[in-house]
Amino acid sequence: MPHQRIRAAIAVKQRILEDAALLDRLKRATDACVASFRAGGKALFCGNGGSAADAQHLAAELSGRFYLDRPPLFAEAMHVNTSFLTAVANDYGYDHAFSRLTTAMARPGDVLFLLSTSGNSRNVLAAAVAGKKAGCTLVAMTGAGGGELGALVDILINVPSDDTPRIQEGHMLLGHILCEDVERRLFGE
Ligand SMILES: O=C(CO)[C@@H](O)[C@H](O)[C@H](O)[C@H](O)COP(=O)(O)O
Ligand SMILES: [Zn+2]
Repeated sequence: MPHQRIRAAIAVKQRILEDAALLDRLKRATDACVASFRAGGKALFCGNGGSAADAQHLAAELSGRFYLDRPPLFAEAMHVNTSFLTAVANDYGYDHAFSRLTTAMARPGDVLFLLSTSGNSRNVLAAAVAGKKAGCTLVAMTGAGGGELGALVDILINVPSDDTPRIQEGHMLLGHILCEDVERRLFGE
């Protein structure tokens, strides 16, 4: 059992390695972040469950630090204020949890990362619509198919798998690469 899962994880990483178009889209997402931070903008991240954890993990690499000792960048995950989340879910419904904060926070040129393995979570889709209205660059991190999100976004980072945990592991690999590249381009020698 563990061997089978580890082999499946390696196979997903191998497919990522060989997918030049996917890596090119990752580079475009990196470019959008660098441009946004250079212009005083920010990166926002949203997702549910394990993808919420991934969203806050990646936001913290940018706002805290990654490899380099350097100034902080403005990056945040949309679920971390539990008072906001519970109030909006209670008063308006959970589908509005990310879109309402997107409308409050997002400005033209910001980068909005939408993490959803299915690409079909309603609250993430609603955030995409709100982010588009606000003038953000939309980056979706999904599974192979991209779901409904795939058709809504500017840049689709679709990990070549249909298995939720393997997709999330791919998101973290690609997200870490993006954070490292953003940091190096903004603050590296
Ligand atoms: O971490 C996991 C599974 O690995 C779960 O918590 C998973 O994130 C949740 O079921 C999410 O609600 C799935 O949503 P999504 O990826 O389809 O948008
Ligand atoms: Zn999980």
